[in-house]
Amino acid sequence: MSFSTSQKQLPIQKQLKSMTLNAVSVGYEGQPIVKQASFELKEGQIGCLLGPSGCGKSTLLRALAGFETLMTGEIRVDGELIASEDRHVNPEDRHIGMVFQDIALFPHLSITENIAFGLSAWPKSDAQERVSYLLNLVGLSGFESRYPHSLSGGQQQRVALARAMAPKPKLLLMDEPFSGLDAKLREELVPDIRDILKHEKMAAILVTHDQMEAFAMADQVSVMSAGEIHQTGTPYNIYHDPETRFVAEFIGHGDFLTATVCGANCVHSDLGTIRGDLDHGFEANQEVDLLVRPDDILHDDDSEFVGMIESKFFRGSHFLYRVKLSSGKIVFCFASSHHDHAVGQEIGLSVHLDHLVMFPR
Ligand SMILES: Nc1ncnc2c1ncn2[C@@H]1O[C@H](COP(=O)(O)OP(=O)(O)OP(=O)(O)O)[C@@H](O)[C@H]1O
Repeated sequence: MSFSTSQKQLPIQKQLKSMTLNAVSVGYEGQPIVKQASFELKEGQIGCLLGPSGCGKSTLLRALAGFETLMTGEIRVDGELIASEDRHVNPEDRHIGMVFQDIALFPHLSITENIAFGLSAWPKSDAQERVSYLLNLVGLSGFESRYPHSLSGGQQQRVALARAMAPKPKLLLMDEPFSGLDAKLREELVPDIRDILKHEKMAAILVTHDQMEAFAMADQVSVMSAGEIHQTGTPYNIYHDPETRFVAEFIGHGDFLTATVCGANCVHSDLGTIRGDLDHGFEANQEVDLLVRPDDILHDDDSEFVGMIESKFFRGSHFLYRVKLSSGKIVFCFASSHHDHAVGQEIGLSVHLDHLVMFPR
């Protein structure tokens, strides 16, 4: 998406410089749901809370918005304490915008009126200018006097985004905003919305259980399980350098090979001796589980290590083979779709890893 719009900067809110969560616990009826959550979001960054259903993502987002009080810990925005056990700044005073899954546009208001909803305190001409700027930004110029029911789901979500961004909040919170949309629309809308937020230099936090959405949208992802943040990092880091077993298994497809440490950067495994490029810090002869992803295991006719294809999945440009090793371990392996092997056939396998991700057994 390209942006040709310009708008004078209205001095409503200063942009967020940083938001820090320090050991935040939140719960209901005295029971903690989110436990000891910590991370920092910097100016213009898009963060993401990623985790399975029920892990506490929305609860944490609601605490950021001010709809839940903290049991322990603190939240600071630009150094100012906005939430702790003893302090609770009300939602309307946090200058935070929200976009939800169920869109929730006002059906009886036009698109212009929807977007202008939070601008009642603005001078009329500034509000008009802001609305037309945002309509242009979200690609909906010409829709000013239409009503929500006459827009597609994707268009409605763009209006919801424009409405939330209109008062220039310091931070935009988005709770599963794309989950009601079909896959194709989501694929188009996610990068567009990222571009719009970046163009506005607006910090945001997305809640999702969909890692592809998280990767496409976020600069920084916090992976949650059972109320705890296991790791916060770039999408690249959490995929390639998971710090816990949960992150290794939840992000991408991960299998574990049984292995024995044989040196500072090497292990013996069912698929031979594997060397990494960093010292892994494990003791010699220690038994470990070595993370291997389907793209780490290559179909290799010259390899002495073989596995039997148990099932296969055609993915267009490649096959994903589910392969049983002689030890009985199951691993997944990508191969070009020109390598079309039958279920039951044995194929040679070799492992190619840059660095070894291991967990003690
Ligand atoms: N108002 C509430 N009162 C009591 N328990 C609640 C309340 N809201 C949520 N919970 C519980 O807190 C836990 C976490 O819910 P939450 O909605 O934060 O998870 P989530 O990760 O956002 O899940 P999902 O992806 O399914 O929306 C769940 O067990 C839920 O039942």
